[in-house]
Amino acid sequence: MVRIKICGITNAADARAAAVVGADAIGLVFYRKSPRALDAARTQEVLTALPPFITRVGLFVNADATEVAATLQQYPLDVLQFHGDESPSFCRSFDRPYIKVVRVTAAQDLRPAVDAYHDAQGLLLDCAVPGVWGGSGQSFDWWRLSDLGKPWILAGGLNAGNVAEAIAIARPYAVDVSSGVEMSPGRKDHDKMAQFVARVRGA
Ligand SMILES: O=C(O)c1ccccc1NCC(=O)[C@H](O)[C@H](O)COP(=O)(O)O
Repeated sequence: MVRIKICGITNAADARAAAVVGADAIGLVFYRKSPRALDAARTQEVLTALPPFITRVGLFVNADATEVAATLQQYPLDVLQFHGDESPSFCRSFDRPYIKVVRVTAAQDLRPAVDAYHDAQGLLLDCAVPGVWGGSGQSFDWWRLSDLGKPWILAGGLNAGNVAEAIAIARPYAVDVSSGVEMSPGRKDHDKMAQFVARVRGA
């Protein structure tokens, strides 16, 4: 079964809806320049709205260590997701499962990233868009990539219309979606989320 993460959840209604439609994980963006960035009140709102057994993933882009540590002290995050130029030693320094994002455009050798981030819980492949760290809504050219020796997550420009094809081609462990299930940046469309999950489950 392909797991599903819905990223960029910013409010209680969207958090509840993500759980109802069957998301396995949600992403909380702690990157201040994002339109999906959370302040303390919103973070609390989202976390409080979630039922048990939904993985809570915190996203960072080149944050400093004190900021990541302070966020971890404040909120019960299950997994960290690093979207920037964070080194392996930085990623592993928080003693928390982490996912490292690798930005790609087309088929490339991912072995160096797998080796460097060998203790990552997984790698997330997202589309490399100049000047954008994530949530771009852009896809890369998928290729067959089932065996990386560790779980990997397909992201970038996915939506209900293309996710089944993406899974058939790339064979990921999980898929990650944000803008493809939104009505506007930071506001999820609950019907689009339900359609997305249905297409993944049917793939
Ligand atoms: O959502 C953002 O604005 C964002 C900003 C900076 C780093 C990451 C960000 N989001 C990450 C994601 O939403 C997903 O992990 C991934 O990039 C897929 O996004 P999309 O192409 O919109 O489905």
